[in-house]
Amino acid sequence: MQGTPVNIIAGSHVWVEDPDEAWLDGQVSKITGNDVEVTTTNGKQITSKLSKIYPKDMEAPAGGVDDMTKLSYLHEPGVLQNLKSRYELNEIYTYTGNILIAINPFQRLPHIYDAHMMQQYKGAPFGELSPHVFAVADVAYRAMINEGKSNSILVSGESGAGKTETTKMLMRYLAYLGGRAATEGRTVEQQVLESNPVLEAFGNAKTVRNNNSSRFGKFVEIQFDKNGRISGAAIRTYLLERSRVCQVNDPERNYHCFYLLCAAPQEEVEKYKLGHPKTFHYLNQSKCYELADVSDAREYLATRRAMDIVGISQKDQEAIFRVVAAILHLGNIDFTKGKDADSSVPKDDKSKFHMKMTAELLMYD
Ligand SMILES: Nc1ncnc2c1ncn2[C@@H]1O[C@H](COP(=O)(O)OP(=O)(O)OP(=O)(O)O)[C@@H](O)[C@H]1O
Repeated sequence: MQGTPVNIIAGSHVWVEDPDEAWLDGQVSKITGNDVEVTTTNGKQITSKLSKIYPKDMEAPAGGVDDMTKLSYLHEPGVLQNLKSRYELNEIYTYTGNILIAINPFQRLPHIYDAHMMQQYKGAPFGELSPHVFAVADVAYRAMINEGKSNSILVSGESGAGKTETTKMLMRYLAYLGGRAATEGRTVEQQVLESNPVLEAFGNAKTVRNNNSSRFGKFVEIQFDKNGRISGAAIRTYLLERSRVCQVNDPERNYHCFYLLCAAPQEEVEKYKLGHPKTFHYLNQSKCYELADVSDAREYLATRRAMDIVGISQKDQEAIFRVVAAILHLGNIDFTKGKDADSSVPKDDKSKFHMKMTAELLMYD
């Protein structure tokens, strides 16, 4: 993004770079050759190169504009200032043409995602209502119906930016548009939505940046019939971070599923001979066992319910959690040198117990 230095003279209102705040606004007090002295609004004196100074739009509305293309100056400080002004008013969405920019609110904003909102955005021309993730989904859906062609929505951003949450909102809205009137039993759209808790239990973990970080990529395909009703779905996943299973850095966590199973109802915990996460090597490399405002016990039950809805049989669920428990036991087996050359044996009774448990759970001799 290039500035427009030609316009800058003494007295101009400008943006100048600041190591702490990124950009500060102020007024040019003096220009000497290529050097510009700026007095910032918060009282700092900053000297900068003319090429690094950007003009400030003094007529920009205080609450920002809902589409970046309406800005007089489309440079970095202008864009950031616009997003900031809107964010301060809890307006987390802004358009840049037909691209939607979302700023993570780090708080639940249920009123912007409720049924009433979905109804408002249904069929509304793009750009007529405030920028919203529903509007993007709506355009994609309408274009698919009208042109009879598949459509994709790409969600990108750095870790913790809000991709997972945004994707869930997109899926919820598409399920709303393509849903059938609730009849008995599970509907396809319910199954589509409940795939999220299942994927998150096995593929998400707490990282330094995000308590629910997806450690894999995913391509979610929702299929619609000729009438625009959801007829099926497929989810392809990519590149799970497998190393996390046996190596976790403090203060991160391993995959949620391990903690969920340790917090399962007592009879399950006994069946799998589990205990507190701190008793397992794969979990106690980090001292973080719990997540703020999350109950692993409740999440376990929610995951089992979601697995039911998605259509994973009791037998398969049982097998899946047997593997999860076996991995925890496997991580607790230590070896020591055996009698024969190059041989190893379990180190002690504790290791023997975990080896026996692993074998039992995996149904090995
Ligand atoms: N629209 C939103 N409303 C409320 N909270 C949000 C929203 N978007 C993000 N968050 C919060 O930010 C957290 C991180 O967001 P999310 O997991 O979607 O990021 P991500 O981009 O998928 O990160 P990663 O790449 O690590 O998976 C969420 O767990 C949630 O607490």
